[in-house]
Amino acid sequence: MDYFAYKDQQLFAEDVSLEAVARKYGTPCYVYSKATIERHWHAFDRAAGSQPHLICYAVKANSNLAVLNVMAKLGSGFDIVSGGELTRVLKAGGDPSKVVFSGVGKTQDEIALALKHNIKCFNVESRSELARINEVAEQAGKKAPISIRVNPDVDAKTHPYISTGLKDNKFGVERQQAVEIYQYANSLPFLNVVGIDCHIGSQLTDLTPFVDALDILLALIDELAQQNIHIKHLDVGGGLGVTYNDEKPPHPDQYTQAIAERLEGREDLLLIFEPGRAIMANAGVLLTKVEFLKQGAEKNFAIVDAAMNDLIRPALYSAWQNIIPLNAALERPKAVYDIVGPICETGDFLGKGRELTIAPDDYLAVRSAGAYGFAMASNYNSRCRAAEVLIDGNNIHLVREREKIEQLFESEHIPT
Ligand SMILES: Cc1ncc(COP(=O)(O)O)c(C=O)c1O
Ligand SMILES: N[C@@H](CCCC[NH3+])C(=O)O
Repeated sequence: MDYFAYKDQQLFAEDVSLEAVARKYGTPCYVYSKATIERHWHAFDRAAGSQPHLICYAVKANSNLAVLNVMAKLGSGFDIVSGGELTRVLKAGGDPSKVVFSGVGKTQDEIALALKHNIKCFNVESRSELARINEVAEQAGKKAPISIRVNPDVDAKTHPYISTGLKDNKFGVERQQAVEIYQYANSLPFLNVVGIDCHIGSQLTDLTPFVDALDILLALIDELAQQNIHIKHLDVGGGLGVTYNDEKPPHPDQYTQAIAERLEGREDLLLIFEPGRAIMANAGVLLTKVEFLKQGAEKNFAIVDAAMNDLIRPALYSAWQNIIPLNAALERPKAVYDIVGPICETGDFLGKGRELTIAPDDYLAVRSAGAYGFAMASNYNSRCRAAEVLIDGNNIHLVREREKIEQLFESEHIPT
């Protein structure tokens, strides 16, 4: 099946009734397709061809243990941003020697934990972080493998909240300072300079910014070689966009090939990718039930049992995600609805102005919800986080139980 091809109602490669899943496990409920995750992962892996490469799945997109275990079984690496994510990767059977650790604020404890497990590389974002890693490595009696995240000042042309490669973003070190910072890293006794990396933003739908950033990094690799600093791996980050509505991002094949081709003559350079969304977004849906239909003065509302605490992307980025009824065959009156949740915020919507034929108790699927869905969920309004289900062929696995109300306050204390 083609990467973006989905038949109208067939959300996944597996032939399952999502309505049956909703009935069995209740709603709201996230559902992921193992076959789709695998297909997307292989699309990256295949296209890199003979260039030595490592796919480090960005755990932040979806960190469910069962999802991480699917990646681990594929032989994937992982891009993590916290000690919590590292612990999840280990628990899911991931190989720490394929883990890269990104993020601007790594704590001493997180660095120590990563060193203890001998991760592949720290993607370092500042001079002061270099000093901190050097110190913690000395205490651990180890040499820490590091790469510097370079901010290439390239416009990723995506939502400003998820653009990370511009001068005024907090990420990485400036291109102009990079050589000097590498020299500093090279001078520290408990660091081992092994790589270079960048990540310019998320949900990119055009190849140009990726290639522009890559060219900047390649030139820097050559400049560093003249300073006798030899880079063994190039980590191009993640960021490849997906189709939520009518976006036409490059296919992972095209994207990966375009990058791999530019490395001609550098066959010794290990190429690292950190895709998150491109693997997970369209491998998951959020199932929800219509509680009430309500006619306002100006609008019709479909009040559903999922809310912004379950899926915050529409509220946070005005993101558009397709919403489809699961029982579309039934006769229903057609109307235009805002699909809203029960939370006490006007920003609590999953979709606006959607023409749907629905009735109370119908199930809806919010599509493209496998990435940055559950991973960004909260307990706002003291709502319990949703269940998660993984479909594997004919098998339907509950991979996270719906939270129980008691769990929401089990670590709180009333002073006596
Ligand atoms: C350092 C880093 N790597 C990888 C990713 C994954 O990005 P995406 O989900 O857009 O592929 C992110 C998030 O944008 C990130 O910050
Ligand atoms: N959470 C964002 C992506 C953030 C990427 C993290 N660097 C989204 O849903 O689109």
